Amino acid sequence: MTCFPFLFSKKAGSPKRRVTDIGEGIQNVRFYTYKELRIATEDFSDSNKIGEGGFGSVYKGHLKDGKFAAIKVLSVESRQGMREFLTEINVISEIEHENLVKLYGCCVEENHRILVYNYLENNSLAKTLLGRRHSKSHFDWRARSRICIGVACGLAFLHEAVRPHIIHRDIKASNILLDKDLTPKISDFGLAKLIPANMTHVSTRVAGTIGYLAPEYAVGGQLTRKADVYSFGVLLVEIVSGMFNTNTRLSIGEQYLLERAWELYEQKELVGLVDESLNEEFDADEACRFLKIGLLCTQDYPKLRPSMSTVVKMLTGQMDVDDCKVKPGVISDFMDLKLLRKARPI
Ligand SMILES: Nc1ncnc2c1ncn2[C@@H]1O[C@H](COP(=O)(O)OP(=O)(O)OP(=O)(O)O)[C@@H](O)[C@H]1O
Repeated sequence: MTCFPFLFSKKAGSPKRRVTDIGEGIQNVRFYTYKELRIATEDFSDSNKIGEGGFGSVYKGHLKDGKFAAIKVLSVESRQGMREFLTEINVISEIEHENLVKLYGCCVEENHRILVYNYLENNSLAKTLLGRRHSKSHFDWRARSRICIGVACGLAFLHEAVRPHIIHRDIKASNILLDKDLTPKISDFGLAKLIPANMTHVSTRVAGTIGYLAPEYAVGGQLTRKADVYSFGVLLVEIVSGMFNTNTRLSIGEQYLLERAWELYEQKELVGLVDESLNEEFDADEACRFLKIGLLCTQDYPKLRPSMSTVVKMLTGQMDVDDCKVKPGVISDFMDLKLLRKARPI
């Protein structure tokens, strides 16, 4: 299996308009007018609003070429200068991969900073597989295994094929969107770089995101690709177990999924963590291998975590999975620390 089917294809023949007064070097971006997007979203009507994230609101829109789009209106705090914004957009627009959400283009009129993405029909993993109100019936073991491998491929591509490489910084279930065939697409990659450096995006997030953060990144601000590997490990355990990484409704010892996974691993009972809703219809060896890879990815010391291309090989059975030597980052202690940090503005 190869994760790198196409590199930076220039989209020959795709309609693009240059905004002439913005400067040189912005060739890859399709620009939309504000009016065009207003029409596509029926004046950004509530009925077309499909989500609200840390960066702003998202609307479903019907573009005049007939395509549906997810139109993300960046909030005032997350706007940066036009030049820097376009430089980053130019980079993101060039990146294409089956497991990454496609950026169609943007709108930069006056104060507006709007991103236009390919619309994905099946929402996010957070709302479907892990959301309490949805049925999990579509997510049989085969679908889950494809999703895990797809996300790993998308991330390996960002880390290893894109130059300079991109660290996502916010891999989590709500950033994994699903198309009509349940093919996973990573969203929001490159977005961290669109946000002014003084806006501490992560610190403004709800506690739910915190469980995905690698300890060295959350506590020391040390950001490497291995921080994404940690978050991917958490996501992997969530997909196999069908549970969010933190559940404060459970008793203290059971609140943190990774701690539970580690305990079961030590007792050689990892299979007990596999989602009960699969009704025992799953490949137990594969499911346990995936959980073990999740534990490897979340080891405390970043150097012990595998690279994403190694993760792909382990998931697909091309490479054996080493035993985990150390426990994953101590999630509960670290959560307390992070919550303290949130209480004092940083
Ligand atoms: N390309 C898309 N296709 C379909 N729905 C989308 C798309 N992009 C976003 N959405 C919907 O909009 C919601 C909000 O997305 P957004 O990425 O802004 O925030 P989030 O990931 O939920 O939170 P955060 O900003 O904290 O990462 C998503 O959960 C999803 O339901």
